[in-house]
Amino acid sequence: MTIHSSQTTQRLSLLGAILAGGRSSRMGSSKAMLPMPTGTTLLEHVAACLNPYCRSIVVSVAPSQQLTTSLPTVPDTDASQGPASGIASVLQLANQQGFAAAMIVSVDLPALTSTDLAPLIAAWEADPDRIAAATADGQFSEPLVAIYPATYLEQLTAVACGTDRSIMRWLRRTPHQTITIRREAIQDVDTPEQWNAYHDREVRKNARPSDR
Ligand SMILES: Nc1nc2c(ncn2[C@@H]2O[C@H](COP(=O)(O)OP(=O)(O)OP(=O)(O)O)[C@@H](O)[C@H]2O)c(=O)[nH]1
Repeated sequence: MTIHSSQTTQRLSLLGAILAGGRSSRMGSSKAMLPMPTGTTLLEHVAACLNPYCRSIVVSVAPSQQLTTSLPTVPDTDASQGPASGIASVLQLANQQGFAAAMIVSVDLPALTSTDLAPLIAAWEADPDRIAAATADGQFSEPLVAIYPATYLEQLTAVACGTDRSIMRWLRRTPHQTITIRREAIQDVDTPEQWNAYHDREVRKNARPSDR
């Protein structure tokens, strides 16, 4: 018989989900497939950040979206309803497959590392029935870098189907834990200019002094 520590058991019950639906209209191409300076795609980079903490990882996509990935995809039920719709579909899967919670991370975070996610995991392990959401300033919670217990399925489905589908506004009025993590880690890239600026910063950071 295998005996797990309670921490290991909890991690085994966490589903990782990368939000990659939406329109990507400001970027003009799929953000998931953008090439990182390391050679991987942005989607692969975010999956690697989730990997140490999750039993399995899925990608939340628009209903007819085609992505080149070996990860399983979870399509939204309706097109372009926003991230709440993706989170609701992921929580439905979490419930069906017996996961305690889903760690949701949007795909457009090139500076995120798995170390950045550790405090979020620790907060959820300490209080597994509450949502744990990242914040950079202690004031505004980031609903797209957060752990949602599977029991929030009904509430998230109501947001996704309601008149106000803003997950940001819903989280603001919903009791949750806020966990401060590095500002840069949750800095999303939405436009080609932001993406190019990120690349330039990385190239400068990795340049040897003699190259500068
Ligand atoms: N599954 C799912 N994910 C979404 C949806 N809308 C946005 N996302 C994801 O949520 C994150 C933040 O999305 P935004 O940058 O606000 O929107 P976007 O559609 O990607 O881009 P824009 O068209 O430029 O606004 C990204 O990782 C998106 O892939 C949606 O309707 N369904």
